[in-house]
Amino acid sequence: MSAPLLEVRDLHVWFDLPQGRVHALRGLDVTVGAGEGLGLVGESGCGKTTAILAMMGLLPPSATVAGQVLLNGENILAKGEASVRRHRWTDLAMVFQGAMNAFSPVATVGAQIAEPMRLHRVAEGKQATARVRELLELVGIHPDKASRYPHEFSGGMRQRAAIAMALACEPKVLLADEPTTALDVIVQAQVLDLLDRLRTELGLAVVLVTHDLPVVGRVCGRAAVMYAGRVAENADIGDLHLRPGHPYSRALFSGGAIPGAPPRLDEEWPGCAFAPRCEHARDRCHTEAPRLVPLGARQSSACHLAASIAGGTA
Ligand SMILES: Nc1ncnc2c1ncn2[C@@H]1O[C@H](COP(=O)(O)OP(=O)(O)OP(=O)(O)O)[C@@H](O)[C@H]1O
Repeated sequence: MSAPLLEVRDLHVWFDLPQGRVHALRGLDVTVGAGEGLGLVGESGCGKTTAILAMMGLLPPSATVAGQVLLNGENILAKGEASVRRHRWTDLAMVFQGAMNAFSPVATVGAQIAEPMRLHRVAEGKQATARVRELLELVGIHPDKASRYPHEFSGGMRQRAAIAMALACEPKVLLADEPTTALDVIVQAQVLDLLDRLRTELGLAVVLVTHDLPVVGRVCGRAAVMYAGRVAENADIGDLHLRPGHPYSRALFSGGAIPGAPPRLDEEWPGCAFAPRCEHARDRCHTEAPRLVPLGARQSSACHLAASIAGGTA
């Protein structure tokens, strides 16, 4: 397995709202190597978007962040969110939810892709123009289209252009938040194939946020299954299907409906966040929070009963 390019350790995020404090991320641990794809999956509200916005240092001022985001071993959160700025777009880049609608209608696509290069002093003038052409080609758009305006592009092309823009400053890590929702199935597959190709060709570490499980497998070898602001299980996609080590992943990957709802994140609880919805829960599960522990070389689970769940005896 490649060395972890990006390692997130015990990441917490709180949002302070007039009605109280929401503890949205509660000790997130994930690792991604160069050329690897990691899916962040889980039900709506489990903290997927919050996690990648925290890694980018793009959370609103109402957020408080604690924990470590290590890039090649350096904690880019060491001096708070502001210290992430130096790495944003140049080392870590992001494709936002609905990125294809984020282009300004009044500037050409090429000019907009060149903008981050100018801002980060990566390239300007002729060099930037040449780089824009390269980037468009990389994402499967004819380079002459650089002089076109966003409305002249289809949704799929705009999404490719948004990916090109994220890659403008040659980041090592690409964080993509639901990059294919709102696209039709065929275009969706093309965009996922593009991400997969970029991961291998450029050796990019790709973190893909989605609630759509088939989407994950097209780009990612592994997934972190999130529940209530933490990782419930971290494993290869194949294992999540065949021998999941957490009852929540088992339910999610078997496609069945999960009765009940996730806990409110403005409350704290002593035990496992999933226990109230878990058919296997014992007394201990309601009183003692399980830690994420290895279940095998490439699998870890935060469940007191992980071994018997994975072994199919629970
Ligand atoms: N800016 C914010 N202010 C207050 N609370 C927030 C903010 N952003 C997120 N939250 C809360 O943090 C929790 C996690 O939200 P987040 O959007 O990260 O989840 P998600 O897993 O990405 O969900 P979805 O799939 O719906 O995007 C939710 O309870 C949400 O209400």
